[in-house]
Amino acid sequence: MAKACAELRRVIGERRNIEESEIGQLPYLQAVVKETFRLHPPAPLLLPRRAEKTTEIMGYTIPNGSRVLINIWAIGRDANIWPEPEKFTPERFLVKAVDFKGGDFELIPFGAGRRICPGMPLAIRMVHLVLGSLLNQFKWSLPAELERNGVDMTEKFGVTLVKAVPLRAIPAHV
Ligand code: HEM
Repeated sequence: MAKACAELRRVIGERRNIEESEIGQLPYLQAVVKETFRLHPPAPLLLPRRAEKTTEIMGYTIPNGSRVLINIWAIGRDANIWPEPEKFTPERFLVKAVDFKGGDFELIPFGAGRRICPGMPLAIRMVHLVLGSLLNQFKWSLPAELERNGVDMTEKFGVTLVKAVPLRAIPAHV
């Protein structure tokens, strides 16, 4: 968080919301968003598909008519693709040209192909604007017990993925 805040202060200046046109100047913030989508995709199994014909994929037979779920939560934690997958390391995206717009199948939080999320252009802008503005407007800290014990990152699985224990964080004006 310190690195993202430092980038915001340097590029945007203190105490103001960021503008859409400024997102492109914030590569570290963009990397934080990608890393968050990799580890905590909001729709961990995308939307169900149905096989139109019997298909062979990597030695597995997918029978005609079967329901297919794509586990992007597992893809995001696959050690064959991501070194030290359990670690939150935004820096990996500063050296790896992977985007989440449907062209790189190792990172598809919005899905891919004809049924890709139609809200993606809006969602991408909103996530960067809200996160960047909240970080730039406030100094964030944790309640004392979370500072001592760490934040519980357990997830609750469902159609969407949420934190099992909601985050508590304290804003103070910078
Ligand atoms: C961070 C925010 C969002 C994420 C991660 C997300 C993710 C997804 C995913 C994974 C799918 C399924 C794609 C697939 O199975 O290939 C989907 C579908 C969809 N999303 Fe989003 N979405 C987000 C925001 C939005 C917003 C803001 C809207 C509308 C304004 C929206 C509208 C839709 C609709 C209508 C579908 C169904 C498309 C179809 O089945 O053809 N989403 N989204």
